[in-house]
Amino acid sequence: AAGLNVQLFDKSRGSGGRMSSKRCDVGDLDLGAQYFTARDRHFVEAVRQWQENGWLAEWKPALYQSQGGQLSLSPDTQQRFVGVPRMSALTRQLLGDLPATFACRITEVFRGERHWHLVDADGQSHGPFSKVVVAVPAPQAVALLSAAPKLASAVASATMEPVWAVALSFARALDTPVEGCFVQDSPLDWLARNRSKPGRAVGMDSWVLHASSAWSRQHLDLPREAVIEQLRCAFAELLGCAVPEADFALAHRWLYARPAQGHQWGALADADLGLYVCGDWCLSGRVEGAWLSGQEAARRLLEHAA
Ligand SMILES: Cc1cc2nc3c(=O)[nH]c(=O)nc-3n(C[C@H](O)[C@H](O)[C@H](O)COP(=O)(O)OP(=O)(O)OC[C@H]3O[C@@H](n4cnc5c(N)ncnc54)[C@H](O)[C@@H]3O)c2cc1C
Ligand SMILES: NC(=O)C1=CN([C@@H]2O[C@H](COP(=O)(O)OP(=O)(O)OC[C@H]3O[C@@H](n4cnc5c(N)ncnc54)[C@H](OP(=O)(O)O)[C@@H]3O)[C@@H](O)[C@H]2O)CC=C1
Repeated sequence: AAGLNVQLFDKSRGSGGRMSSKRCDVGDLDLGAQYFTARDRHFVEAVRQWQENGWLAEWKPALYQSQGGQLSLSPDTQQRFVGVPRMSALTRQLLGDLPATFACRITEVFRGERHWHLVDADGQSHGPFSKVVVAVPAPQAVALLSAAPKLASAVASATMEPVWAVALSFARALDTPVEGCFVQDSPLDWLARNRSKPGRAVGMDSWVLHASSAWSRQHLDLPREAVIEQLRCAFAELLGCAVPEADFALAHRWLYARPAQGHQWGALADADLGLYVCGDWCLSGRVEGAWLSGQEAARRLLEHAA
């Protein structure tokens, strides 16, 4: 928006990061962020604009909670938004025609005499650049900050927790009114019914289950099949209805899903060097925090460029 030339690199095949959606035979599944809320007024305004553009819609699930094995309705007045027709649609729209190189893992960020250069996992270099913004989970950012040891050590203090996500699809819809559920006292901490989200295909009855970070940490190296089975059992116990073997199942391990602690950093920078670091872990560990942190990095970069 400020008119600078920007080049984006991402190790994934597409945009979205932890807001990405997996394209499967059973439809698109949001395996990471399930929905997002908007509380900061700047983000509220951005969300209003994106909604007007048709990039996202409000999700109003039949919301439940489960505590001590007791399932109960838990309606509230909180507005929750999802990208349509899949979560990552929002990032595709925001990216627009910005030059982006996907499937490109940056392994080194180094400063020459006047400019920055990047090296990717294939040994190819990219640049020169006048400034670099590192916008990845904190533990992955540290390796890219060797040019600024103080910055690297601040970032290293932000630790992140894993989350196992499992998707289960059933040809015959499960006999339950639940569409979203906050879970306590279980290996799970969240579950959502895909077809209840706006703009999703109504084919199979697909569910996304998230394990708690505590369970995920304890079962980090469990084989995928075992993760699916253990979380399917927890799901069946929670719903209290018959849950047959799924017709389709997958498990995805998010190693750096959520920050272990909240910070109020906004964004971090060595402005003299022209190196900026941002991400959800600088703020709230949510989509809103990621957006606000990116905005703050951009603000500081432009302030220094003026
Ligand atoms: C399971 C799960 C559930 C969640 N649920 C919610 C929710 O319901 N609501 C909510 O608000 N938030 C939720 N979140 C959090 C939300 O997804 C994140 O806060 C937000 O997406 C973070 O955005 P980000 O841009 O900071 O980082 P990321 O989305 O992690 O983006 C970082 C990007 O950097 C790329 N990358 C990393 N290293 C390199 C490298 N070396 N070279 C090139 N590219 C690299 C990655 O591929 C990725 O695309 C959830 C997260 C997870 C994992
Ligand atoms: N799994 C991850 O890696 C991960 C999950 N994250 C989850 O993202 C949502 C987003 O939080 P946000 O503040 O934007 O949403 P909510 O206001 O909907 O939820 C906040 C927490 O409050 C509890 N809650 C909210 N509404 C209800 C309700 N109607 N009934 C019961 N409980 C409710 C719930 O917390 P607890 O389960 O009580 O701990 C919500 O979690 C949020 O779900 C995060 O857990 C973010 C990042 C990574």
